[in-house]
Amino acid sequence: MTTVKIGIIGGSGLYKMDALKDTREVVLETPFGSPSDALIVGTLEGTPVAFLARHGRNHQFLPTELPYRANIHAMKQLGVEYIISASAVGSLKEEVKPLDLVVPDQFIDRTKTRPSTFFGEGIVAHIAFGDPVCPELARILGESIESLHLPDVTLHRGGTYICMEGPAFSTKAESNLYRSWDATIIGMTNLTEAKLAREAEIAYATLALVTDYDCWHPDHDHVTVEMVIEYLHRNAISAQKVIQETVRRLAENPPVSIAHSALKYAILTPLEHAPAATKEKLALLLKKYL
Ligand SMILES: CSC[C@H]1O[C@H](OP(=O)(O)O)[C@H](O)[C@@H]1O
Ligand SMILES: Nc1ncnc2[nH]cnc12
Repeated sequence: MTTVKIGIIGGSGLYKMDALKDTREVVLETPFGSPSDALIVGTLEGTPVAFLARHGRNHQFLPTELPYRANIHAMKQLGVEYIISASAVGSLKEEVKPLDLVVPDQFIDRTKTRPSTFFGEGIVAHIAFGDPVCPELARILGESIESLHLPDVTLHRGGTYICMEGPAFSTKAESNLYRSWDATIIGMTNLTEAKLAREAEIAYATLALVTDYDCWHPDHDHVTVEMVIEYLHRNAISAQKVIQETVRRLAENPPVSIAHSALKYAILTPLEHAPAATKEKLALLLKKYL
């Protein structure tokens, strides 16, 4: 199988990447089930990348139903070491406006009912997650955005992404609670992916595309799906340019990430005493440590 070091996960409204060349569909199975869709493997300015539509190309999966583990495992199978996630988010701050871009550096977990670890079944691991986003990848993403001088695009480097369960959007009381926590943006998917990517020793960073003011802003309509998709379409071209530039810089100078050795001090169970079936299930993640 071709080794691909850079993965791109496209969220709501970003179901394909037009700039990808020489594409082929790769259908993968994992010990955690099937990914959301086939991965599209191709090249961006000569660099091999894998693209996955997070919700499937026809947007069939709720945030709760997404096969997050299979998606990250499939990326790992291809050899991916860096994941750039492009996602729609609501803004929780006046100064973060629809069409702005945010590269968050923190998450708050408000999810309730989704598996968010590869471990268990006899193998216990606790990854460090104080810095949930790879600082190096986030830096490259931020520098790429700045270098493009995109007209009418304001970048916010850093900020906290609230990851809620959904699928219903927040109540005003919730939205105001998150504002009182000084959170910056809200979405339903990226924290779960970031945790699993860290367990899989893949660097992860988010390109958050602001589509709405959620429901707290007195002068703006409450978020709707129509609003999210309309705003995404309006900055889809910028998003693709940013991803392309980030891939170019990453390929030129791939950084060492804290994520790449995340399991070194995380596994508690002596692997020689671990159940053989679990070791087999986790072989791709554990092979460096067996
Ligand atoms: C279509 S509105 C809600 C939906 O949009 C965001 O998706 P993604 O993170 O995949 O871009 C949000 O997290 C919800 O899943
Ligand atoms: N306001 C919002 N809440 C949760 N997810 C979103 N995705 C885009 N806008 C959102």
